[in-house]
Amino acid sequence: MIEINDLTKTFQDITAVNHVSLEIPEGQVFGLLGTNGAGKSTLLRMLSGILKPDGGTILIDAIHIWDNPRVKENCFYLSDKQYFFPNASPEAMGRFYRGLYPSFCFGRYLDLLDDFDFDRFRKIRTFSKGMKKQIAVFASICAETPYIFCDEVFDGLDPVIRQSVTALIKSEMKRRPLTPVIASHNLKELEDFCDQIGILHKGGVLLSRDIHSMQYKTQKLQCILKEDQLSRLLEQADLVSVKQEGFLTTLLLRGSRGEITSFIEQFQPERYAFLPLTLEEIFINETEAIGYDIKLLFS
Ligand SMILES: Nc1ncnc2c1ncn2[C@@H]1O[C@H](COP(=O)(O)OP(=O)(O)OP(=O)(O)O)[C@@H](O)[C@H]1O
Repeated sequence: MIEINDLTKTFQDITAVNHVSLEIPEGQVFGLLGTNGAGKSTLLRMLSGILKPDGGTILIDAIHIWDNPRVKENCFYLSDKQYFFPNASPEAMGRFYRGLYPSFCFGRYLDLLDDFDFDRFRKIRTFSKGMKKQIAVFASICAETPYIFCDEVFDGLDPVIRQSVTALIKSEMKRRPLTPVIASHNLKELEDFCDQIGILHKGGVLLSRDIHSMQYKTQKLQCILKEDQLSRLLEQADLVSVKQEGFLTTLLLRGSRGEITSFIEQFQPERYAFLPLTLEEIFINETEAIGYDIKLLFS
């Protein structure tokens, strides 16, 4: 588990991270969402022990990260700009990582390179941005660290590779204790992947929530209703939004699945069905309550 308490970091007159407190439970994917300049990279670099905080504390599994090489060995920092030696091949970088991380699984790393059709002896500098990112992801998985801190890991990956990478991380989480923290400025990039989301804004935490429990609070429903029934429903509903397309009405309503089922059935719809929520829909209520429009922040 990661416990961040009152963490602050300034660069001259810029406060990049401003009294941030967060708890990141283990074994879950934590999405760190924030607009450009929100402080995500600075926070991840402090979590990895690369940057020293000006104030506050970070405990990883109850041990202070700063100045503690043993804890740092448990964390892999996947930077948004990966560093590779100038003429290194994926194979040579693998040997380097093996020296750095005591549990690095070199055989598995080579297998992943083969599975994803990489020439392990080609110079990495000749690879595309997305290909370089994939090599870094393979290394992070094979380092066998219980924590991976990823900065904009999906940026530059095409949809198919993105899916393979998320599947790889998820299957790794089933195999061993692993907590990935994924920073992104794009709400859609974190969709279907994170269990928890923390929203950073101007260096501070706007909110941090468990997505699965949030999903119980808002429901998306599509239904066919007679006109008079629909207007009665709209008068009585605890409504977030409504959209009408032909005879089909799509509603975003506050309440549990059970509450909304009893509510809608009063109006005897011809048909109705619950639809999956997007992250934007899950957070729309919460961000509104604290005076922010999530659509403006992250669309
Ligand atoms: N080394 C540095 N020196 C001076 N200012 C810095 C430094 N690193 C970060 N900052 C500033 O701190 C603030 C937060 O930057 P940070 O890179 O953490 O944001 P971010 O959320 O990762 O942004 P992005 O999504 O654009 O990568 C920004 O205003 C940035 O200019």
